Amino acid sequence: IIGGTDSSPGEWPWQVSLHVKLSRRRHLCGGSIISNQWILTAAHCFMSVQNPNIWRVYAGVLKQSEINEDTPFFRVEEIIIHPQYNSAQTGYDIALLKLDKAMNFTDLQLPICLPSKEEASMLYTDCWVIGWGYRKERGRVEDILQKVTVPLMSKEECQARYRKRRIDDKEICAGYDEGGKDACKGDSGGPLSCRHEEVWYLVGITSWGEGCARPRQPGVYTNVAEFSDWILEKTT
Ligand SMILES: COC(=O)Nc1ccc(-c2nc(CNC(=O)CCc3cc(Cl)ccc3N3C=NNN3)[nH]c2Cl)cc1
Repeated sequence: IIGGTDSSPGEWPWQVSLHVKLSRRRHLCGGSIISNQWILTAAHCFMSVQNPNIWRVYAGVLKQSEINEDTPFFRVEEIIIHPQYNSAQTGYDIALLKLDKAMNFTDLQLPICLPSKEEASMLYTDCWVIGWGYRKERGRVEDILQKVTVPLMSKEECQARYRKRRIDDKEICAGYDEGGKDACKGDSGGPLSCRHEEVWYLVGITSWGEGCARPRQPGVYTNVAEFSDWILEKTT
């Protein structure tokens, strides 16, 4: 996260850290709790590692330094990648992780609401992107979960910023024309969370951008409302 600040304990209880355990263990992507057995994240997180057995889901953590070999984690029983995904820049960057056992909800680990299809076009005014990603383009994964507020952008404005790409309704853009605040490497898969009438909704999944927080290069997020049918089909 570029231009953000430290989060507080329990501020974003739906945020999880997805780790891969090979010879060593490391944070690879963010994710969001959407029920006691399902995590929503980005498909591109699994392009190099699709074996469910090496993934670990850490919930209820604020700092990466809280994670060690004694920290409890959930194993992944199943990884469901959207069938039309082939690269982040061409959309459908969405995946579901089924946990090996149901999670107990606590003040530190709770689900976020999914927006309904009808709410796809709704204009949210209080949106935040969070993660343990880099604070600058050539950085490193951060210890304390960072948060930054970003305004949603119309599809037309976003398409004008990315002329070489096709931005469709299944993506949503957020950021500042002057740059300075954005997601960055290590934040992908995490939530773009928007509050509406005291309720938080998972509006986007952090997907891609041209560099981090560059002027007129907004962040591009998977538009979760456009996938509500797919999510319900796969999780019920
Ligand atoms: C010790 O453990 C570690 O070091 N772990 C670790 C884990 C993951 C990664 C890593 N993850 C990615 C996937 N992309 C993203 O996360 C954000 C993409 C993105 C989205 C938006 Cl909305 C806006 C901008 C950008 N954007 C463009 N350019 N850069 N960012 N790339 C790399 Cl590298 C690196 C190190």
